[in-house]
Amino acid sequence: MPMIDVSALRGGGGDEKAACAGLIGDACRRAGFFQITGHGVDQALLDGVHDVAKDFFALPTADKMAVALTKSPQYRGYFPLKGEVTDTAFGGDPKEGFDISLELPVQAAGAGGWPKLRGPNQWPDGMPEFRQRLTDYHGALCDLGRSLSRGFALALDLPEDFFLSKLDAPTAILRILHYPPVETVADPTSLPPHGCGAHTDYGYLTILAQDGSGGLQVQNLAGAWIDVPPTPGAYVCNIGEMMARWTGDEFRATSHRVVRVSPGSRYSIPFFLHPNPDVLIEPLPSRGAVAFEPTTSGAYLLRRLEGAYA
Ligand SMILES: O=C(O)CCC(=O)C(=O)O
Ligand SMILES: [Fe+2]
Repeated sequence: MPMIDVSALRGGGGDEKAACAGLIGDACRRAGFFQITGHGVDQALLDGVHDVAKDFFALPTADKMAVALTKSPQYRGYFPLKGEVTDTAFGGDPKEGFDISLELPVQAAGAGGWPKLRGPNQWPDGMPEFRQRLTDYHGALCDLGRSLSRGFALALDLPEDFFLSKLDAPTAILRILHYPPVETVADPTSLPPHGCGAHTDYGYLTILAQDGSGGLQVQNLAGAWIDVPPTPGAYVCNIGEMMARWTGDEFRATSHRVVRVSPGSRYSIPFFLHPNPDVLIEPLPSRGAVAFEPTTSGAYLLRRLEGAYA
């Protein structure tokens, strides 16, 4: 998996940006996955999110269920062990998670208001640092997503800012995940054999921070599962289904999974970026091949979210 220094996309000259975009384009066409350094996100900010994530998942179940995702019309909050199904051949995954997104106001009610995507987050009581750190990190990752979008645009022969206007009111979901050691789970025989089942992500771009545990695997073109070893300070980036549709499958949404790792807990922090809900995912102007029925970002995402939670 290529390791790409993306600092040029955050303020480099034209040639440096073009070279970086070329590497990103190659990676998106081949593996649909790449790792990045030079991303500009402060390591202390990420470490701070890891710390409060551990605090949150250590809360009693009742406290976590007080902010259950199933109470939120916008899929925000906590989902418990086996709460999310990634591979429908199995039941829910042996992981728990917590999601936030941008707190954009629901515009005029009805069509175009996206009441199932826009609205407030849920926050656990008495954890102001948790809220602050996740919010700050979420902002930093939105910025990074916009920087990487310059690379995507250049790699697709589009104006550098092509995607930016499509990402100014995005559905930008920050998730913290905890994979507990299976030995600590009641009735481990009821669990699927993986940590996170084989799946493709729904959106445009995913930016993942994994801890040092390992376990992430990506499927190559021959069908083999390839380990993505954790690299301190680097993020794993991957293309989701919407970007694959947008590019007529030129950029690949690649299947990936997490195998169980023991002993100990595994934590990871994915950030899922989806264009503004109204943005039409149709063949890109520089490409033009009609490979998929056009759909809006919001409609596509809602269709996928509706099937995700047990
Ligand atoms: O936990 C991980 O490392 C990956 C999780 C993942 O692929 C996802 O949540 O979409
Ligand atoms: Fe994923």
